[in-house]
Amino acid sequence: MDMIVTPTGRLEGEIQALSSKNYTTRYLLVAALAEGTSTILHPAHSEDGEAMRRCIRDLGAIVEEDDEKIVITGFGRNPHPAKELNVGNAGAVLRFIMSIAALLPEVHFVNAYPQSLGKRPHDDLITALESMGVQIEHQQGRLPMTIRGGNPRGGKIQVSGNVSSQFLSSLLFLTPLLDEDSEIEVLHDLKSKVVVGQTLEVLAQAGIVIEASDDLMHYRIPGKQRYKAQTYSVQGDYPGSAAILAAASVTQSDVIVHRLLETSKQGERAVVDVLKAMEVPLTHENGIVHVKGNGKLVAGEFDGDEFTDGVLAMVAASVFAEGTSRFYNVENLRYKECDRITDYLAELRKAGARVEEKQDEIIVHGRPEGVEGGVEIDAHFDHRVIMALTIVGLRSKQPIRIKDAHHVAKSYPHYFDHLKALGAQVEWVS
Ligand SMILES: O=C(O)C1=C[C@@H](OP(=O)(O)O)[C@@H](O)[C@H](O)C1
Ligand SMILES: C=C(OP(=O)(O)O)C(=O)O
Repeated sequence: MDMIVTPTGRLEGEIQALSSKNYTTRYLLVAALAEGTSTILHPAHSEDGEAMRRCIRDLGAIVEEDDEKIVITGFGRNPHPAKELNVGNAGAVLRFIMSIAALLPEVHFVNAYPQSLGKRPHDDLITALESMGVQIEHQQGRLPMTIRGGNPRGGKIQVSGNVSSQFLSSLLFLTPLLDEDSEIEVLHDLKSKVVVGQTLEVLAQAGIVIEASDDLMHYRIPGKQRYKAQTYSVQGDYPGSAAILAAASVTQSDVIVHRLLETSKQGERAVVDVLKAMEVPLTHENGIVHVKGNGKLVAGEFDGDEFTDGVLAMVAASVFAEGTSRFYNVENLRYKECDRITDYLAELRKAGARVEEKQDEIIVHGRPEGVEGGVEIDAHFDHRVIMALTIVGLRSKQPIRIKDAHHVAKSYPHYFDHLKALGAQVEWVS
């Protein structure tokens, strides 16, 4: 399905933020790793959430759900010997479940999205798991993959944090279950460091004890721990909401988004400060972000690693800013659903934006007068590219057509419904 985005001058109304993708995947996993029955309130309903549900079910968790909650009876340290798992296009789900698969004699991961997840590298996690005695058959660090484990060793483990924080998070979920105590040392830099804070928060909620250094580069994890069954409540999602807030910022608007906690550990909470720095009129109080956009933005310079899944939306907003914006420290955007620097900028350019790239940087020469539009966009299987190009389309001179925009459902199936409710002219066509 394609989406036609027609320029829209004004957005107005209130929406409830979608539920957090990253908390949903984590709560589902820790609930599965507990032996009792856990409840997750307000889980995210998206393809990635569904991928994690499918995997934990295949691994033996009992999953029951209604509109508001999921009730999960976990398998603890003893996953059912699933032969084959399908993680869809979900990087976090694949990486987290790779470590759990290491508890089993043989699990095969299929390559369901060769053009997207199938291109992403997992070498750093593969190396770490191999050092723990796990055998992995893979295609140059990529899917499809077969993991042969059983009883992984703890002890001293090293993992690189250069490409993705998900490798470290994955090991943090596994190591408490091992017989031995473990020590994890993160090599090189740790990208998307803030997301690891969410992992530690969820592990603590599940009753797991981990000692982490202040810089999040060293961990001591006692072995033989057991995950506790709990009730969890999923907070609103900043990365998805970042796109709504950016849309409200580039138009004349009066838009309210509920369920965005000021105290959230989601790094993408920073998008509120980014938009403020761009002089977008907004307030953030009591979990409510209120944007009264006047369409005027001022360029800025930002460390994008602090809000990794919000960068594309902020770049889209900066396309209409006065001056030149710079998003630095973003190299690992190249290893996501597509190359979110080269592929994304190619689509922005098609729409008329003036953008440049460096290996780890996106530079945007703003065009407050608007861009031409009138083009067809290749979404590269990337939900965040779809959301970001929609923002651009709202302020283009001519409509844009986003090919295969249904991939937005990876994280935010109701994105276009929400925009429509706010008055955006968006229309599905096949
Ligand atoms: O741990 C997680 O749930 C995630 C970590 C981030 O990935 P990287 O660590 O690869 O940057 C983020 O982009 C992704 O959407 C979810
Ligand atoms: C990169 C993302 O997800 P994942 O790595 O879990 O596929 C994302 O949601 O933008």
